[in-house]
Amino acid sequence: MDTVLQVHEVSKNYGAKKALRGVSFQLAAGKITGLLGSNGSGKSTLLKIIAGLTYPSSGEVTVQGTRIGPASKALISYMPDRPLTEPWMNIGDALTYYADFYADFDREKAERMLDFMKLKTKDRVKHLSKGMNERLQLTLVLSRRASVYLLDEPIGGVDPVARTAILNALVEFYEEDSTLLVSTHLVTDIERIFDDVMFIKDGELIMHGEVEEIRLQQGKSIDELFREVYAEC
Ligand SMILES: Nc1ncnc2c1ncn2[C@@H]1O[C@H](COP(=O)(O)OP(=O)(O)OP(=O)(O)O)[C@@H](O)[C@H]1O
Repeated sequence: MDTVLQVHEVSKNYGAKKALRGVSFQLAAGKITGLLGSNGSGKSTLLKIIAGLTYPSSGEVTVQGTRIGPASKALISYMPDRPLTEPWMNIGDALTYYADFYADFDREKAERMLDFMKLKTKDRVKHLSKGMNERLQLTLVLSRRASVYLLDEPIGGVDPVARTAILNALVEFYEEDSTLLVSTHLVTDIERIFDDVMFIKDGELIMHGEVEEIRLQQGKSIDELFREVYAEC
């Protein structure tokens, strides 16, 4: 397995709060991995550390052997749980803004994605529904040529129809030679797109494996397992 992303003994404290405790894992190219956990389990903190937006209190993260820092920014495309766009923009402006910011932005791919998701460049960002807005954010993030894509709750707060559209787009436009890490606590609909899953609970990684293997070993779906593990959360 050629490791693309390596997270080694990463901990993060916010004052007395231990948001992450000694998290270690490796991800290879060609897989979609689900980072699953209930609210407050540490998912966003972990993604922010990998994206270089916050420092770990201890431990180390590397992407293709490069430590997280200015040089790793070109290797990682990150979709935060808040929009990357401004309300005054139309979708065309959002694409231009992103293309100006990132030299690796593939406008042609972005336009194909917009088409697939029935978005028009003239549509105004402030008039988009939550589901449409998530589709736009996904378009921006997946249209960069990166090694690692990090998506923080890409289907948070959207209805089931929009969820399906977003997940279909993810599967359709995911580049096979990259690594995709998707955080969520909404396991029901999204389980089908994952090759691997990680369970994070109270800042600790408590399980990491192939979906098929976990299903066989545990004799239940990832969704059922998730409900069991987080029952008391
Ligand atoms: N900037 C911060 N200052 C203090 N505490 C924080 C900060 N960011 C996160 N935390 C705390 O760290 C813990 C992990 O938060 P995090 O946002 O990483 O969890 P999460 O799994 O992404 O949750 P959610 O699904 O609700 O977004 C929580 O207890 C949260 O309150």
